[in-house]
Amino acid sequence: MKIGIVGANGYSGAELIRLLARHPKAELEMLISHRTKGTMLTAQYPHFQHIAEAELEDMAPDEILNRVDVLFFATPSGVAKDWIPCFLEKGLKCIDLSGDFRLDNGEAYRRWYRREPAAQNYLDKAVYGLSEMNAFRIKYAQLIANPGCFPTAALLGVLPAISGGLIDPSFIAIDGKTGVSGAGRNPSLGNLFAEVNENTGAYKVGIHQHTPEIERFIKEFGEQEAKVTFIPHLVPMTRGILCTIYAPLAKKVTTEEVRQYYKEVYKGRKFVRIKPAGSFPSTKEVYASNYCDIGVYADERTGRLTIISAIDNLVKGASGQAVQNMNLLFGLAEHEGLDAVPVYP
Ligand SMILES: NC(=O)C1=CN([C@@H]2O[C@H](COP(=O)(O)OP(=O)(O)OC[C@H]3O[C@@H](n4cnc5c(N)ncnc54)[C@H](OP(=O)(O)O)[C@@H]3O)[C@@H](O)[C@H]2O)C=CC1
Ligand SMILES: CC(=O)N[C@@H](CCC(=O)OP(=O)(O)O)C(=O)O
Repeated sequence: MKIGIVGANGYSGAELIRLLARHPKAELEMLISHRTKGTMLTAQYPHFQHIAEAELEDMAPDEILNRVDVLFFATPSGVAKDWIPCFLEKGLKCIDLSGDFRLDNGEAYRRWYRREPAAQNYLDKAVYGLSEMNAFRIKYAQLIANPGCFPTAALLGVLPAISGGLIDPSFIAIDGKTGVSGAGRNPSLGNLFAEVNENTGAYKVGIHQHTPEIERFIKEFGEQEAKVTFIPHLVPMTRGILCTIYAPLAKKVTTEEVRQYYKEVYKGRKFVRIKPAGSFPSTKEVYASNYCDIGVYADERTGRLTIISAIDNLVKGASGQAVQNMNLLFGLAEHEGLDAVPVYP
């Protein structure tokens, strides 16, 4: 398969290159960047020396169409929605890592992303790429809306509890923590070492764009209306997302019963690992890998369930899941190119 990447010089673009450079069926055909066009990828990312020595290019849509079988958009929200319609009309398969096609309601996109949405017919065409929950539809998609990093961790964590009727969905609180690479490679004041190091704080309280995405897919996959309190925090690490999710138990269950139920839901799903009882994930356990690790605790004293999920934001939270979706889309084994063992320490 010939691969094109728009936004190849950003963090998630580079992570796509890292994974696809070792994918047995993928060939990196076209790496697109505007600001750094004409430079070598290794000038931006020296770790690719002798691995991916391509030049970064800037291309007109017509030239892209004839050269690739699938096009990834690793661009900020607001870009893919303008590019993708012309590729869809010509039959090209596209995987968008941004938020442009994750909400089916243009009004919600306008409110949370503060931009004009894509036309409704394109929003309707997009299939949400939460691989473990939507594999059947992903296989037949033309446009995949790859999930956001927090929604991936939050939904994989909370959906079994909802579909199993274990929790009351009217009060779900999600405390998210992320590493700084989640903000991308574009420099900004808030992401300077001196600002982030030895510091932790909440941001976008009440206005984070992943809130409606989490609520939408609780409804679609869990068949329950939910208004979630989602509060993200920036912590001084490079990679990783940890979501701690709290909800009232809807029935009397033990931690072991919840664990067994989660294991049943994710049976055969290689990238979701349920922790042993009394053990909870940390971001290092999944570092640079496509795993999502989940630990659960049913607190009989308070009548609440706590679910803790960990992913690497750039892999399962972005480029790894995008490759997993590409595998599904092209009828390949889901784990092709994604077998890397987490890096520890
Ligand atoms: N970082 C993460 O952990 C995650 C990121 N994502 C999503 O992935 C996408 C990329 O994020 P990330 O890699 O972090 O971002 P970066 O800022 O690191 O990279 C963004 C890329 O987009 C390109 N770009 C910027 N503006 C435009 C434009 N107007 N037209 C075309 N290309 C443009 C940039 O290159 P150039 O300007 O040279 O063209 C750059 O290559 C975002 O939508 C983000 O939300 C999703 C989940 C997790
Ligand atoms: C640390 C940090 O700033 N993280 C970003 C991650 C967002 C992201 O990548 O998501 P979209 O694809 O929805 O834009 C944030 O919380 O907004």
